[in-house]
Amino acid sequence: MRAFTGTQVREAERPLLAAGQGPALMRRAAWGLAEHVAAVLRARGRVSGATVAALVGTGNNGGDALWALAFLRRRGVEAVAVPVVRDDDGAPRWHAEGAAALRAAEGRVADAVPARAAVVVDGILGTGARGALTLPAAARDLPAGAVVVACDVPSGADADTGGVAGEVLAAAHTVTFGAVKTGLLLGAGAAAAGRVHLVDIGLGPHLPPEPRTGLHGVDRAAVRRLHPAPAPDAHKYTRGVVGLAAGSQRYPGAAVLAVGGALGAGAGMAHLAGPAAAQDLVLAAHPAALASADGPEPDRADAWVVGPGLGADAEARARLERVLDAVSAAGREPAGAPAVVVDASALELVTAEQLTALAASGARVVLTPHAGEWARLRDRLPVAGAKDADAGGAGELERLRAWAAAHRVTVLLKGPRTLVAAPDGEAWLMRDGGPALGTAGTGDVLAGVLGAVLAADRARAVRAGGPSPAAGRPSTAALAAAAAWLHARAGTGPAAGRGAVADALPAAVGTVTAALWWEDDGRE
Ligand SMILES: NC(=O)C1=CN([C@@H]2O[C@H](COP(=O)(O)OP(=O)(O)OC[C@H]3O[C@@H](n4cnc5c(N)ncnc54)[C@H](OP(=O)(O)O)[C@@H]3O)[C@@H](O)[C@H]2O)[C@@H](O)CC1
Ligand SMILES: Nc1ncnc2c1ncn2[C@@H]1O[C@H](COP(=O)(O)OP(=O)(O)O)[C@@H](O)[C@H]1O
Repeated sequence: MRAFTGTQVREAERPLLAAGQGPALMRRAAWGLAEHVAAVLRARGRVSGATVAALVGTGNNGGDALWALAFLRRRGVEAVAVPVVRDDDGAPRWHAEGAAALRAAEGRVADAVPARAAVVVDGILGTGARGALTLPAAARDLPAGAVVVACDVPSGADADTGGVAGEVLAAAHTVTFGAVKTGLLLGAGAAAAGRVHLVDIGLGPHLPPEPRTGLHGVDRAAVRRLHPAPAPDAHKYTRGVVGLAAGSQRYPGAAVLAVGGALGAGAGMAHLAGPAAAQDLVLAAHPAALASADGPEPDRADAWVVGPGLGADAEARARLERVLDAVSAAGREPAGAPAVVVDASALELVTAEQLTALAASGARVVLTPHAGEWARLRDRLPVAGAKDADAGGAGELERLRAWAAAHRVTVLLKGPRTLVAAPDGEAWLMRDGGPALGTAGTGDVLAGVLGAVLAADRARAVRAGGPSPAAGRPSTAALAAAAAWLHARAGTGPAAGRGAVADALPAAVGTVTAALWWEDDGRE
């Protein structure tokens, strides 16, 4: 799944409108909307005989709603159109053909939504909205039991950014046309949209193809491609070796969680580089792991994870430097640089110069901040254009893109939903998971999972003859999104029932990974 801004969808529509296909597009959209409304009615007991009201604005969004009412009328629904703008003479200001279709189908016009309405269609504003909306009176007093179904976009939400400048009409469902709009997935727009349903109106060939546009969604089928089962003749080195500079005398547990995440996601080998206390704990929890002061030999690591539980002292800084030096040095070898995950403490320590050196080494680099770490990163390593966007919407996505581009690294922003942005603008949204993951230590597991996914990719590439990010290799952002999905799925399974979710998470990651790899259950 890819989402596009409302602006991109309008661009895609342009040639079709110029070719006179506007009315056909509108009827396709309205048919899809009517189908979804009928499904809601059916779930509530009856279609024929039920009442559906639509709040109808002045533009094409209102036109869609009027046509949908006309289609529903033919299925025995009582269809009531409520114009939200009237001219001075009292005539509704709305889409003329849509209104004619409603009249022909014997729909009614009223000034308010009847109390018996089972569904209210929001056709006030769609992608043509400009600036703040003040909700019309008829939208304020809706019957308590009525289900609100938004036409294309919830009125008041920006289809590009998900921002809400004024008021918004919250919906239980949004039926959107041509492509999922980014504003339905981000920020306040996502909250107002409810469940999003896409109606294909034939825009596909006209939507922009480049990865830098739009927002990719990650699902099981994508993760299967991005993190495939090991080949039948795989061995520990061809499955990928993960080095982890994690844990400290003070925070040894983070090393256990990160190593567990790497093993759970199927690393051929996970090798801790850490102090004695962390080594002991890691080996006690994961006998399959390796643990030493320095971690894997420099030419052995396919990916490094640096940061979980590292702390903020001089020793932490030195450990970060050692990893980054090893990565940069490996970048000069034929096998190329291992990937690096910069997480937790390392996000507070890493410098702009170090990021530049990493980018120059050709390594895949992923930074994994949560919201607080992200705010501090932006303050510490500021970037023009990445500062003043509104948080929580696509503004946040643009800010992430600008920062990733300036520092030439991929950034995975953790939270209730995970956003990934690459330097070339490619972006992914991962919406699985839930609040069960919101306890200490789950991020450490994610860092390990990410290390394993990146290591497996590099090991496959080395085996195939060269690690350079050649054509055919997945993008770093896609791999990061795949890791976030594995982690989120693990956190919504039985592990979510545990109080200490992070402790149970590595094994749950293992279960999800095994199901992905070895169970051909047709759940594509
Ligand atoms: N193009 C196509 O063929 C297809 C389009 N499709 C559908 O069309 C929708 C886009 O339609 P659209 O471009 O007519 O804009 P739309 O969202 O109805 O609103 C514009 C009107 O609202 C008003 N208005 C604006 N801001 C406002 C505010 N803050 N507060 C109050 N009023 C405000 C503004 O009125 P004005 O102020 O200019 O008089 C303007 O007239 C799209 O979402 C999809 O549903 C589908 O059928 C597929 C085919
Ligand atoms: N409400 C939520 N819904 C979905 N995922 C969540 C939620 N809260 C936290 N997460 C996920 O849990 C992880 C928490 O990571 P982080 O904040 O780094 O924790 P820690 O540093 O304690 O390990 C992230 O992957 C984040 O996306």
